[in-house]
Amino acid sequence: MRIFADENMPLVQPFFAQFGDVSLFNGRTVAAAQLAEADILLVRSVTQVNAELLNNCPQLRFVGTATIGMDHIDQPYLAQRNIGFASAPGCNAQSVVEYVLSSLWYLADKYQWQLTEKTIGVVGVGNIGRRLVNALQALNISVLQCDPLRAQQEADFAHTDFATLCRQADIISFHTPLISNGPFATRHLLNATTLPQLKPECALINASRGAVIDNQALLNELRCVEQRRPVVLDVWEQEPDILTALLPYVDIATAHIAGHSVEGKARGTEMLYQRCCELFGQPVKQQLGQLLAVPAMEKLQISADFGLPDVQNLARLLYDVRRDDAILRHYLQRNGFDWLRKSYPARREFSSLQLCGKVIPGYLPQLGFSLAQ
Ligand SMILES: NC(=O)C1=CN([C@@H]2O[C@H](COP(=O)(O)OP(=O)(O)OC[C@H]3O[C@@H](n4cnc5c(N)ncnc54)[C@H](O)[C@@H]3O)[C@@H](O)[C@H]2O)C=CC1
Ligand SMILES: O=C(O)C(=O)[C@H](O)COP(=O)(O)O
Repeated sequence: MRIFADENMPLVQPFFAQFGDVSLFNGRTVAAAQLAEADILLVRSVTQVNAELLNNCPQLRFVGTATIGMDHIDQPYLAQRNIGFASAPGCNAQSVVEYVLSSLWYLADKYQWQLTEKTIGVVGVGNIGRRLVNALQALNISVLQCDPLRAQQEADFAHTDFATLCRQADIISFHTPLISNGPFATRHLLNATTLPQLKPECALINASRGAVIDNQALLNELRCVEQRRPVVLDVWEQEPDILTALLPYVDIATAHIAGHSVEGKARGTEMLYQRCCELFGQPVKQQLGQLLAVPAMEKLQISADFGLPDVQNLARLLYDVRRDDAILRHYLQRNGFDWLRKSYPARREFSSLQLCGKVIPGYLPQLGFSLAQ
């Protein structure tokens, strides 16, 4: 079989060599002619998978995206051609949560907030939102959850409608898919009409998809008001050609890397591998645990005095979002958005650090840290 994979997908060779020859392509520029011989196509979020891309690959049997988001995939087209499809649900959910936590701690330092006095609105409470809510509750932070689809399906889900959440939240973090039509559309959920409904000082974090916030409307607002709301943007409309005029007005600006932990990206590849083993009746020979590099920091001793205020320092050992903001501001003009993403420095998840100690507070595993065996 011929496997064609995005060059930014880690560990494709060790996982997929058992299926045949692996060829790599640039996910942003790949064209139909390059994929003519593909049996398996593996993409990330930057490749639009549709009739135009696939009209020339008659033997294609499977398309996988090593991402959570699927807005770049024309699924009805794949179904119509009877091409198998899989995404990687939840693969980098923890990575996004760690990004949001780091952003919150940064904003708290900058504006001298007590996060325990703030109410955080989480919009979209699926794999990422659910983990985030759990982490925030572990940190004693009040949460409002907005997810109308879950509200319809789960009688005991504590749902706050979007309009109420906009009025009440001190900080809003978006974790919805990008949906363009229908009753639950999320494209421009925050726009020129809904932005003024927020508290003037309400902080915004978007690590979902850029178009969930109307970027021009946000810029118009940030330009006009004297007391600007704090804003963290990982995702942007029209990536890679983002609205750079926003940069001076946002507190943290990153290049769609919230999900780019080493574990998050590699899990995406592994999930597609497992799916292909199932689909093509092959044994699962490779395990992620054996392929991941050993982390630079493996174990850490926690003393009996460790308390909630120490969590921020512990987390910073592994990730500090200021690094990624600085990289974007320094290199965007010179090297471009996609270069920032391709050359992203390694970031390990909380779980890579095993905590030792006689008593490990329960909120540490709740945040994603692992306990030494
Ligand atoms: N910045 C980054 O690097 C990453 C971004 N993402 C984005 O985050 C999104 C969410 O990821 P997951 O939580 O894993 O997806 P998920 O599918 O597990 O959860 C999404 C939740 O949003 C809810 N939802 C749908 N429409 C909504 C609406 N109008 N209002 C409120 N809630 C709504 C759904 O009911 C669902 O519970 C992905 O679709 C992707 O676009 C995902 C991974 C990395
Ligand atoms: O999983 C998703 O959805 C994401 O947004 C990815 O983390 C984005 O990564 P790329 O596929 O664009 O590298």
